[in-house]
Amino acid sequence: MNADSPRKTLSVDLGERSYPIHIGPGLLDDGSLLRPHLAGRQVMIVTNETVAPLYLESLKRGLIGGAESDLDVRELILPDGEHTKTLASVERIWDALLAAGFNRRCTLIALGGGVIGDMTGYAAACYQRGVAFIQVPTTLLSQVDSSVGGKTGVNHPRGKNMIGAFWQPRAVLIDTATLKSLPARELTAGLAEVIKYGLIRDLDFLAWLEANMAALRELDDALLIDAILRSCTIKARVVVEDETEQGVRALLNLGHTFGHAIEAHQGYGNWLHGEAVGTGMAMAASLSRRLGWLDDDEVTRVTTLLEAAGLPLAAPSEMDAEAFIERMRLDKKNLDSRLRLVLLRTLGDACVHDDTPPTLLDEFLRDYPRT
Ligand SMILES: NC(=O)c1ccc[n+]([C@@H]2O[C@H](COP(=O)([O-])OP(=O)(O)OC[C@H]3O[C@@H](n4cnc5c(N)ncnc54)[C@H](O)[C@@H]3O)[C@@H](O)[C@H]2O)c1
Ligand SMILES: O=C(O)C(=O)C[C@@H](O)[C@H](O)[C@H](O)COP(=O)(O)O
Ligand SMILES: [Zn+2]
Repeated sequence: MNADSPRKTLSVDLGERSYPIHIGPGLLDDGSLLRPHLAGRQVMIVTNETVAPLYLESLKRGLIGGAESDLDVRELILPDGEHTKTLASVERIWDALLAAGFNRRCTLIALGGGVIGDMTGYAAACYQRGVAFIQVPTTLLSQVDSSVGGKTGVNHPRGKNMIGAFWQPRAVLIDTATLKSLPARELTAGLAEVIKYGLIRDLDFLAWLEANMAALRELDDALLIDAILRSCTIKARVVVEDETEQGVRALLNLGHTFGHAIEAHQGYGNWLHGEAVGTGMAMAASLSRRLGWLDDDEVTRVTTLLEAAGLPLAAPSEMDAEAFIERMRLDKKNLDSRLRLVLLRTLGDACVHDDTPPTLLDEFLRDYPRT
């Protein structure tokens, strides 16, 4: 591969469990990138009813390659939507594996967005106490975030991602051409997680995003590949530092304490994950201002960039301060009765903070703008 090739590969370095992230246009039907990571001949592709008609055949063609292939490739097509990210859907994956007679050397391939990736990874983590899986993410959000790092799981009506496991994929294959069919609203949702990386760790990346947001939304190929590469590089570094979120990995949760509260409160329906995280990051910036950490200009930089990406800033009108607090009490980051929030000491430098005075938080939640 020459240096100018649009194809890039980086590695998540976890010793014996290290894996590559391949990024570039048209990778989906390049079976040579996937076949080395299969555990055996049994392969189950898990996808959904929206993605299957677009990309399933191409992935299968690449995997099977010539007529001489001895792979046993099956597929499971699930319904679409965040509300389907449940244990019942994961049971359907286990049923399909058992019905196919798949053994411990099978490989699951997640073809789709973060919902399919999180559920397939969790199914793999538990099936016969753990089998191989590969991520083939097809949304911007899943390409820059959910396919990397091994957080797998499902939602509970009371709280987001409450049931799950850390289970790393064997490889991540990011075909950037799949973004051409992604609805604009989903692209915007993915941009929230991209902006997150700039805010928590990389001020240069934040400035780059400010300069290039319009072109990214126009699907400029080279810029998108750059944004995905930079995002995956930051995420991979954080995951390598702290795979199971004992410390620094919690920073990847910027905006998520508020965001997950919004998603759970509205029943995993109207708001997309990225939209809730976008609003959650605006809320985190505003609370950081109240604590005297950010100044007004810095908060304006955050909100201007989120707006330029097309993300909502206002919290849902049906959520009052009590509703936020009640939902946030269930957040997985909390270790005792105090709420642990990811806030911004300055732009490009996030921290976990469990010392926000309850009255200040309450006032902040009452005052924060609503839709
Ligand atoms: N595991 C992690 O580290 C992690 C990180 C971030 C988010 N998540 C989870 O990821 C989920 C959100 O992921 P998402 O934003 O990808 O949502 P999603 O999986 O629901 O996909 C969004 C929509 O786009 C459709 N779609 C997917 N690819 C497409 C394509 N190429 N063309 C057209 N349509 C396409 C899907 O069918 C769906 O309707 C949430 O459940 C969130 O909690 C997990
Ligand atoms: O990989 C991580 O770590 C993240 O926190 C990434 C988040 O963008 C993602 O939404 C993740 O699923 C949140 O995890 P949770 O543990 O807060 O449920
Ligand atoms: Zn997220």
